[in-house]
Amino acid sequence: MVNLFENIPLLFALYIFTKHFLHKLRNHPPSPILNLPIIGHLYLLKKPLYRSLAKLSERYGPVLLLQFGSRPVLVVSSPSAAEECLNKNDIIFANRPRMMAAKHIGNNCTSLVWTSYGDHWRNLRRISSLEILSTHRIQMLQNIRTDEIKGMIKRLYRDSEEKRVVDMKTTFNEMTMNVLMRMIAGKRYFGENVEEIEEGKRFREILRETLRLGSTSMADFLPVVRLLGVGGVEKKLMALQKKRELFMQELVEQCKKRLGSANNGDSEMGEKKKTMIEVLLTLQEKEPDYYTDGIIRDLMLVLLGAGTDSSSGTMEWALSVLLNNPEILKKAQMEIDNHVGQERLIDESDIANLPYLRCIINETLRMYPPGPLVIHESSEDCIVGGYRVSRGTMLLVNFWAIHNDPKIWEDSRIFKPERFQGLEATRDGYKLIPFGSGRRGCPGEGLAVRMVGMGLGSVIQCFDWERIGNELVDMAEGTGLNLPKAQPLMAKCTPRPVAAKHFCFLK
Ligand code: HEM
Repeated sequence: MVNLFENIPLLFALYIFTKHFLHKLRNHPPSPILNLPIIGHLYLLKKPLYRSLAKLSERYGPVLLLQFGSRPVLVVSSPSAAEECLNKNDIIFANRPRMMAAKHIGNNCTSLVWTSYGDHWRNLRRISSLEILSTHRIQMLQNIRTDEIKGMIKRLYRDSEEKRVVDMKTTFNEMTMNVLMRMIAGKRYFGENVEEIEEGKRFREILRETLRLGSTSMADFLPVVRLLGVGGVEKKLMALQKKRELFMQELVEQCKKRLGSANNGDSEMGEKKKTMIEVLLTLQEKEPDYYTDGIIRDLMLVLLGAGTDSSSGTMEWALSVLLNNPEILKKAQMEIDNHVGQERLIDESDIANLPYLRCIINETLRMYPPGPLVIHESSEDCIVGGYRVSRGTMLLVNFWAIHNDPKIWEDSRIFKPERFQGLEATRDGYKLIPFGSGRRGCPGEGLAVRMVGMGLGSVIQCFDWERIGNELVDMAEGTGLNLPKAQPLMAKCTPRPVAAKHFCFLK
């Protein structure tokens, strides 16, 4: 009689080989042969995911098919394959997968970031691109950015006078949160003259939790983990969403009140001064069925989630790398001194005349993209890299791998802003795509470029910078959605003449 247990290894090998053979027969992209039942290729993954996937792509090629538990996942890590997905097959890959975070904090997959391609997404993109993130609207709110950056320089000036070590992670982060919050709801939570300190703490906590829980989890790939509620992620997401909605609804109500009294002539509120919520509330008056409080809440939460740490993290990485490369910092200071001088503070219109500063920002986004992996899903069968990809396949475009590939970039792990000098179209050929591309590309790019350019340009213009010891700044990456630094940047700064001229009255 055949002993089934004795034959288990043989049956298992047969299962694996048949699966692999069928895979090849169907012309699916290359895949590691050991695709285990239930977990698929999850056993191959380590943190951070973009590095782990880059290693697998080195071995199996830039178009790779993996199985994350129950989900097929296409991993793409070359400029040409990224172009095929985000340009040629842009519409096919414009969907997002239904993940647990998308269900709970993406309001049942209806928020701008998480909703799939279709009329609803198109409407949300139209509203964000035309009404709140258009060049015109961003320009109108320029004074907010100038004001908050001045506030940041003023605080740094005071710290430098008292020879304090400064925490630049928190400094950049609070400045960015103030900018976005003022643009969204007319509020600021950090720095001087802040009244609503408790509200600010609540807000910071909500953003922190959103970044912590807002990515994928094992329960997205292993239905059994979700069923058993292992880790309690789903419950945490539900609790977080309640807090997020309550917080944002309070802001919407406050804006309604302000708008109401402005309409009654109690205060002046020209079109110029309207916050993003107020713009949307004005549209609500005309089309209440579409511009519901829910839509306004979700849109604002998406902008805060997508816009804060990505922008402030870029400034923190850039300044960290400059502290480790003082000659590059000096060159950037000289450029600013030549074009702007030490009499007045830099402003947004100067950025266009500071090509070296822009090279530094591009090089930072190349080495440390705040969105190292972008996630989409296919809505139809299609061909990528000559291979067949089935409908419903999750797509991960590994921006980090493309940006750090030594075959594409000479000395890829060396910070060399000069590589972008004289290049007009740095995004050419999908070699550098920190903001994504195609329909789902970042709608906040214009705002981010202004905030990062001004934030970084101002600290370079106003201070000389030093590390806190002889050791280089630790450039290790932490874990998280936005490629954070493992250790916050701590530094010392000394005012340059322009800072002394504008802020010495503080003494
Ligand atoms: C340095 C700063 C930033 C970087 C590098 C960045 C990068 C990205 C990337 C890579 C994506 C995903 C693209 C894709 O899925 O293919 C994205 C999406 C998005 N970003 Fe940004 N972003 C930044 C700042 C901002 C800002 C300031 C805002 C708005 C305040 C913003 C709003 C969004 C939104 C709403 C989406 C989702 C778009 C959609 O799904 O249709 N981002 N961003």
